[in-house]
Amino acid sequence: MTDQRTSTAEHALWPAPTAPGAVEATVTVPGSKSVTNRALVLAALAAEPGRLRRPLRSRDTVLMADALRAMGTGIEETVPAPSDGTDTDGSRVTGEVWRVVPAPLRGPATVDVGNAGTVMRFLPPLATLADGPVRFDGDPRSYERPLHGVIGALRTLGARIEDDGRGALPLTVHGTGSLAGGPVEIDASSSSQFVSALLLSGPGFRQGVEVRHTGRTLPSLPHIRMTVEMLRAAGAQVDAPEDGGAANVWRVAPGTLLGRDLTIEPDLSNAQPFLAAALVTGGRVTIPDWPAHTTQPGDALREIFTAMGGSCELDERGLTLTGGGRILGIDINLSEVGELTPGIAAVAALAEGESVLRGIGHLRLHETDRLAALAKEINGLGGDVTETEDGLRIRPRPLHGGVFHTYDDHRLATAGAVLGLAVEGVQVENVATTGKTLPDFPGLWEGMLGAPAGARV
Ligand SMILES: O=C(O)C1=C[C@@H](OP(=O)(O)O)[C@@H](O)[C@H](O)C1
Ligand SMILES: C=C(OP(=O)(O)O)C(=O)O
Repeated sequence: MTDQRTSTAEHALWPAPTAPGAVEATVTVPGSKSVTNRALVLAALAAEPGRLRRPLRSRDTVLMADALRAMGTGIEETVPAPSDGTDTDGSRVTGEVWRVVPAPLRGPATVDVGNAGTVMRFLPPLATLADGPVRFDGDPRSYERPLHGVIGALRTLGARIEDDGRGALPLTVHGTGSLAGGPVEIDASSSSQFVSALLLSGPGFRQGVEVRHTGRTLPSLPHIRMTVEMLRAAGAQVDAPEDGGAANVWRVAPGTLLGRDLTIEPDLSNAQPFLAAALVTGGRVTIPDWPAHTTQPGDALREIFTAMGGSCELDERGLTLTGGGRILGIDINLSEVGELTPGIAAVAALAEGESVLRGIGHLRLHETDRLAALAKEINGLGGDVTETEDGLRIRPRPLHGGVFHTYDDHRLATAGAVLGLAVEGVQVENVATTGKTLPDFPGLWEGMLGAPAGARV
């Protein structure tokens, strides 16, 4: 099951289009990966069927859905025809709907995690509730991504897990249909997903779960808040530090979850390259359905891209970013919103002044070593990027064309596209890797650039 598509030599090169002028468009962005994959896990644990409306259909979410199916969950997909916008219960539907029918979780089963952090971290806790062994395997990179916090914690909570001793994939969770649960300490400094993973399945453990993070730093806090909010919305009782609880301690009570009818928000991190296009070209891009309240880290783009020279307006049309004609450098700690780094680095490489991106050492263990990859690829186009201990220093220089390698990293590919707007001759290698979280990125991108001023893509 290991994905063999990681050799880059044979990948096609995509000539990243340069912007014909100021980009003016409205771009509808598909659903959030992080929300879709949490919603699927919670729906599989629920006591009754639920629905996801406008879920993201991408490699990471299809892997999650297939994994849950392999463990016995029913997931029925409805793609309404354009002419027929009603669901089976007569309700109005715009876009795809996935009906999730929970069932007792079963093994033996085999799960392909691909290179999806959400699948490799969120599902081993759930697999402890299956009534047999669940084998986890994935892309070569998945063997290198940290999982020790989840494995160690589950063992403390009573699970039997067979791995090769490295605390990483591949592994087998020997589910027994039930797990004691209770208090556990973990160091989640390498990935917030360790905490989210344990909390998401917590309601299904006999004693629930109490997770205490003992590490010095904890990245991606908004993603943990997303987990807490979504658990509560599904009826779970959760105590979290931001509600006056102890710092770095989360508690989930054992209990039954409700089947929800949930419309998935657009993926705000995937909105980033399109908003960046407005900033870089001095244009204007609107993203419809931008939520007024959200835990997605991409919401921070309003502030970040404003500091980098744009201006933002959130109203009934969505979020509109207008480029100001200048691109400013930024000195910023991105620890909470690490997944925005590649897109910010691309804009920073085109700015007037130096940028320093801090607090993101854990990105070395993402889809690829993102700090090394960004430095190498931007420098390959003539840039001046250096790695620091916990981030990047970016000194803008005139860039030239060349191949922008992507290392099977969707966000490297979209970063290359942003650079290509302003630099002739950038060729993004394996742009198809964007399919991890963003279906048909080249189509959306070219639609945005080719559209008549202000058109919807
Ligand atoms: O829980 C989630 O949905 C995510 C958490 C973050 O992971 P890390 O904390 O490992 O950075 C983020 O980077 C990833 O894209 C999605
Ligand atoms: C780090 C990311 O993904 P994953 O969920 O695989 O960790 C990402 O999407 O930027």
